[in-house]
Amino acid sequence: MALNFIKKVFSFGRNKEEAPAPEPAEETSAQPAGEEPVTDDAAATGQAFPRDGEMQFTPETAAGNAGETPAPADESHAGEPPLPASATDADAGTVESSPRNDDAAADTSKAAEEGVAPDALASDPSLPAAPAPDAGTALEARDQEPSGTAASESLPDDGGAMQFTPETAGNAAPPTPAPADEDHAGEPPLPVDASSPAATGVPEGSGTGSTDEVQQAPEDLTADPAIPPAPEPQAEPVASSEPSATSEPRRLVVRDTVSQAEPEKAPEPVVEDRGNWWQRLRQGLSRTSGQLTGQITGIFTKRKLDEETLEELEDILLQADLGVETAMRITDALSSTRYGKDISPAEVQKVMADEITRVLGPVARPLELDLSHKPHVILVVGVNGTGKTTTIGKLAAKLSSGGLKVTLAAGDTFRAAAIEQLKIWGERTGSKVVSTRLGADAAGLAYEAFETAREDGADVLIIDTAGRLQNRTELMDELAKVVRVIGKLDPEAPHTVLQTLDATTGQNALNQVEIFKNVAGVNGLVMTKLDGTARGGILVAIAAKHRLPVYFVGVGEGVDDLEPFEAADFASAIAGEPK
Ligand SMILES: Nc1nc2c(ncn2[C@@H]2O[C@H](COP(=O)(O)OP(=O)(O)OP(=O)(O)O)[C@@H](O)[C@H]2O)c(=O)[nH]1
Repeated sequence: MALNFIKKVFSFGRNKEEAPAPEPAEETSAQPAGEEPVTDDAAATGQAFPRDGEMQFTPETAAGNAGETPAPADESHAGEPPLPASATDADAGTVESSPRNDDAAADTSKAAEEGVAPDALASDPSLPAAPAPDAGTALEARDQEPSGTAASESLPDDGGAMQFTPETAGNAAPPTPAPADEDHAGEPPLPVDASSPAATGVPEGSGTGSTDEVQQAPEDLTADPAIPPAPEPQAEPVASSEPSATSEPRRLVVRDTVSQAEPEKAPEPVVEDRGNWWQRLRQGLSRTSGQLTGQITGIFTKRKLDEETLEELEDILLQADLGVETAMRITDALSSTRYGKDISPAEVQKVMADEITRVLGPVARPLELDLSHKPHVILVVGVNGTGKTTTIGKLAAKLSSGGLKVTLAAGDTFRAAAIEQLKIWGERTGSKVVSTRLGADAAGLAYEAFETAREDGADVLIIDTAGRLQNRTELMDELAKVVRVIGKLDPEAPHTVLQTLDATTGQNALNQVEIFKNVAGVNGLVMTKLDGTARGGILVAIAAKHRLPVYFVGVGEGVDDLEPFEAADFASAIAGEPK
């Protein structure tokens, strides 16, 4: 307080707005080249993170730090772990030059998330000849579909730098129809929906009733004597060929030529199809909850609550990784009120959810950043493939969209792909990325990144680290060194040490937390991959044993798939309770 202590509490809501993204950087740059401080845009969302100054994502290279060079494997990306959302594809080609496992390499299915912008279209020679109207008064067919939605989530197929900002997306995407109010003189034939008159072989000038705009067209036509009379069959197909108008705003203007049909519409972004975060959490935990529910039903159907049923229940709770302490809490709670009585499976589930909520409630806390430290340093640690880099990207998006200036440190110097992955996240979130060459000392990189972040006036520095098994002593020693070295610049740093836990892991996660906590001073957890075939119960055991705050859960690979941890939601999902 006396030291003008400013403490910001980040209680991230479920803001599903896409994080802003800068122009893609040149691959040769060690840091994102986005010169546009996209976070400015994001800051306009009103997030309450006042900053000392407007965030400027300068193109100044992180290589200002001695020794920084682009990772050797810049050019190739094979084996790169899939990046969240559209980032996946941009990175899909990264070569894994490290001997370390790259667990997730293959998920290229996220191509479905790519926006597909219409290709440049040429005239379709198969279409009927145009009736040669007066060119100056010709009707114009123009797709009014705003490119923002699809394009902003698009990535180039060529694996180049990602393009996320609306403006960038607009540039990067294949030609997108121009706004209707532009001057169309000399404009190439415009795309027409596959179901449009052109596609159905309807002669031009028949654009009656396609859309609001199209509906205006006939008036113009009739008013213009230069337009030849439309052939009779025109109107009918046009009206019937406009299903797309119901799904998206579209302005059709028919010109003197008819362009060929528009390519197939872009698939819905995958994120839309996966349901909201709660549905994904439930789905992810369905294996655990399904097993529990089935077994509880088996035990308690037509049976009283007695010693035998309690023991059976305790067993299945342990099998679900909930831990001895929580299992006993649940059985105690049941026996104290219902012993000797009939009890329904639903009642058991309710008690179970309540008790799990009691265990998790105290650890479900928002991440707090102490901005009296500039930067507040977040070190992210964990076993290989638990989602460190992805979580960093998601977190950076949250912070930068809240108006904070974020610097990322590519401290996983073992994997070229990890460095590239972080750079992409940096580009995407408008965060400077400090990196070094492959195989360089991670502690040195962390130190340099700290200095750079300080010089830049960054609010938050997030340091990625290489994944390591907790039983690899030499690797854990290296991590301890990273912590020590950071502490030389600020004895209180790292201020937050986040450990990522893969929700598909069982009992081993308990040991992971134990060791990482001892070695690196973990003081907060993020459980990732709760959207997959998660187990999840182990988090309850970890909460009961370690009582470390759980800040977020990862429910997907996308930038928005990091949700504040909610004890009751999680407990309900595990217990299989309806929400
Ligand atoms: N489904 C799902 N996948 C996730 C989630 N978080 C991360 N992943 C994926 O898990 C894989 C590994 O993620 P990374 O972020 O590379 O993990 P890491 O801990 O940095 O990996 P190492 O550097 O090898 O230790 C990638 O394919 C991610 O896309 C999540 O919440 N849900």
